Amino acid sequence: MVGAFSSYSHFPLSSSVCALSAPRKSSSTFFPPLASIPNARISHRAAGPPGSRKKTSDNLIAEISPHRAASAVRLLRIEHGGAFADLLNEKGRNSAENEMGYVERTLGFRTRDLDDRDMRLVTEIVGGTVRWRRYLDHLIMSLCSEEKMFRDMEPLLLQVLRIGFYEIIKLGMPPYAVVDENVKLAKRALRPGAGNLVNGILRKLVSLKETDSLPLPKVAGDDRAQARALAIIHSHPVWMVRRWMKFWGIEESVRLMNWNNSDPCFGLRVNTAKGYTRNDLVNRLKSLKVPHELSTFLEDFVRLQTGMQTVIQAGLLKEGICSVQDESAGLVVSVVNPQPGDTIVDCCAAPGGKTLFLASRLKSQGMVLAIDVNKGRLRILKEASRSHNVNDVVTTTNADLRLYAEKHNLKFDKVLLDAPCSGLGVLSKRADLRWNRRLEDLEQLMNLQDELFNAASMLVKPGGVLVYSTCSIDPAENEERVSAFLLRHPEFVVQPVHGFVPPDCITEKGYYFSNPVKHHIDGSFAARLVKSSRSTCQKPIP
Ligand SMILES: C[S@@+](CC[C@H](N)C(=O)[O-])C[C@H]1O[C@@H](n2cnc3c(N)ncnc32)[C@H](O)[C@@H]1O
Repeated sequence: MVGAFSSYSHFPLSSSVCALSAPRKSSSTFFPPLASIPNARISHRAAGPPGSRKKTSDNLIAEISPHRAASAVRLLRIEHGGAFADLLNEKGRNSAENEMGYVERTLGFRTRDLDDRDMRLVTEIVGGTVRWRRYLDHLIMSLCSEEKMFRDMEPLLLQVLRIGFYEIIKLGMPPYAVVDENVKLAKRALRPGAGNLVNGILRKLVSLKETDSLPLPKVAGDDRAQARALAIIHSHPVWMVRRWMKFWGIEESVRLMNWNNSDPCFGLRVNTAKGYTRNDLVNRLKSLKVPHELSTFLEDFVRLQTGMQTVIQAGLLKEGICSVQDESAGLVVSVVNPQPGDTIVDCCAAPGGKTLFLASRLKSQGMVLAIDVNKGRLRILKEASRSHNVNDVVTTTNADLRLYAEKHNLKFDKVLLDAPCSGLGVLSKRADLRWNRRLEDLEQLMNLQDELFNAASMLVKPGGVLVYSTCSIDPAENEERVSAFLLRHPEFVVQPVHGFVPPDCITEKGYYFSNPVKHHIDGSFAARLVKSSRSTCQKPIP
């Protein structure tokens, strides 16, 4: 079945996407230089930005399946250009033309135009192939005559094989049609010999699948060997699997990986600041025949398993009726518990999912200062606060929080630090993220989190509240950061979050934690700390 693969990043103002470094350029404006793709063996004939060339019949190859050509090109862009896996629909009605522009520019020919079904297939195949990359590559490598052949494979050829493997194994498409179509693509986009190779390897795969004898590793041996096998079977980096096995054991880790590999659920938050109610949203969803459930955690939210594209195409986001926001992010706002009249600073605010929700709760009384170091993302936040009718209470400041807190002697009732993090709680929505994170990143992030935590604490008034949150499930970014902070800042104590979030999401230490496996929402964490009312301490104890 064609599922709803996507990720946060293509929906406006979705909940936290955590960034370690500067955000990557969007693929609408960015294409990796062809020369930067090693041995890509792709044509340089069709230069110019996508869509800039006129359609011509002389470069139209109608017999190549358009969704496979578009998927192969997009996969190349993701792997070699860092483009997100999910930008297909960002240009709305023009996106099919946009995709074909990339195909033409990369492969030197067009195929017939992509229709809606093709576009859904591209989304499914690209998302699935990225997610299952490690598993697919293991199978492809096992079916190559030698490992070197796999290691030296041209990037485009590898993508064509991955697509074929994914279609046969995970989508259960008719195998011989898949073989024929991918052979045609490899022949035309590369050369006849590449088509023969695709033919040979895919046919081997089909016969192994038919006899139920895919060459997959057994989960056996010591922890390291078991982690390696699980990492292939469930397609995750080994370091993540080892870490999760250490924290939660094998069974829970497997459940988590299954969640990460499943089609993501999406949350929609109704925009009460524009006067809409959840009933209004539900009625619109009913009229669009989009299946939905009411959130059991938050009264402004509904949950969708499918139908997100329909919601976008019907203009519900553009009209400002609702925003895409996961309930896990909404629950962080519940931990802050904004009240009319509060002064709040949202320290790492962009693109603003939480700022907007915080602001809507103020009911035009009080203020939210939204700080972020990223100017572009902050601009999005500013525009959204206007379109969401909360600009009367939202002010934005482009600054590094650490410098801002040193320089300004401002104090707020409530301070939210939604810290940059690994994003390990949102892997079901961000298919590519697992491959972009390294264990070393955690170390770097932890240092940044500590520095930002210190800075945020300086903005809390005596007796005020500091909420530290992440969209990570890793204890090193969550509980451990809070414990380290409390050692440096004895003027803060933990206020358990009872009464702010459902009891089911409260840890023994009184923190909020959503577990994707248990709560079926993204993983996230928040600690609510209160500053002593007699506190004058500004600087952390070294
Ligand atoms: C997890 S995201 C925030 C998501 C946001 N709270 C939301 O709900 O949409 C982390 C943000 O921290 C920002 N950031 C990273 N380092 C920063 C710094 N030193 N000062 C201020 N913001 C920073 C990043 O630009 C990024 O937008």
